[in-house]
Amino acid sequence: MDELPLISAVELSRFYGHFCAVDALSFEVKRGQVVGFLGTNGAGKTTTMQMLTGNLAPTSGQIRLAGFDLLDSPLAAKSQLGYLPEHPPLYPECRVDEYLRFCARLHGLSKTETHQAVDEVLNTCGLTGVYRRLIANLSKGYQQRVGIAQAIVHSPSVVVLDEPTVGLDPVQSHSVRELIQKLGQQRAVIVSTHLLNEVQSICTHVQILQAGRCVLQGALRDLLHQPVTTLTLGLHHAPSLARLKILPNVQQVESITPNKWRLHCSPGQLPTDAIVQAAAAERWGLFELTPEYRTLEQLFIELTQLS
Ligand SMILES: Nc1ncnc2c1ncn2[C@@H]1O[C@H](COP(=O)(O)OP(=O)(O)OP(=O)(O)O)[C@@H](O)[C@H]1O
Repeated sequence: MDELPLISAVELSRFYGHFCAVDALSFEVKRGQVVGFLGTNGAGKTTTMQMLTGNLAPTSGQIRLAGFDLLDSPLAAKSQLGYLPEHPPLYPECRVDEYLRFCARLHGLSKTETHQAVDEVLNTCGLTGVYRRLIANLSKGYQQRVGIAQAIVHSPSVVVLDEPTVGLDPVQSHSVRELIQKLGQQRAVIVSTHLLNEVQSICTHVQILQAGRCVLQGALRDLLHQPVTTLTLGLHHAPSLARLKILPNVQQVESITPNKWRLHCSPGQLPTDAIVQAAAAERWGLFELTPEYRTLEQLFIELTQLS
């Protein structure tokens, strides 16, 4: 049976005065999905995340977290929510375990539950080696892990992370991304970021906002693996351009380097067999024949420049 969404936003809008920052946005996130929130500056990502986390009232629309309406049942809805703001609310003078115990108690966990929850979260977030350190003395990467740990110490089913890898070095970013992927296995996760490669490496789904509206949403797998119409061809002993142009279903030939071409083909009819046969028969020295999938960057630029 199809599981109910853990995050559901219906016709969500937010006006600042007469200016519409978020315009009738609807989407759902299910358990096991990590959704990358993308958009150019001012697209409405922060406004949407603030509404989802109960920090900003929508002008209209409905938000449900794990089935609880955020407006009608705010306590029940928020008990299901973990939030890492762009600037994590850390107390630098606290030790890691003290701070996490404090956060767990704020979420209403009993002393016994707190003890177990902190142990678990230290383990999940790779903090067992630093649990007695002062937060102020941790590296930025470890501080970010503590920020994620405070967001999940009460075992929420929904996690919202605002630019979680900003300011981290590549090694720290990598380990925080691995952690987010792990979180996504059991929860519904939304990650806002400007890093498209980050979305490609950790997200299952993407949502692109432009001027407050959603211009694209869906599973990354489906969006990036649509029927391919372009082939990259590498030949050591290339024939004439005219010969390449008369390959079946080839509409246009573009030169990339002296030995490489991009063949634009009719949709759904890639002439790979014909190329391999011709290359063998006419000794073209074929060294590359690759279908070109669209990258998220191409898709993002197409969509955000169109609107
Ligand atoms: N408090 C406010 N008062 C008036 N306008 C606002 C307010 N907050 C945001 N805006 C406007 O709403 C629009 C959306 O802003 P928002 O911060 O949600 O975008 P964003 O996608 O998060 O951008 P960025 O990537 O730059 O953080 C912008 O045009 C912004 O100037």
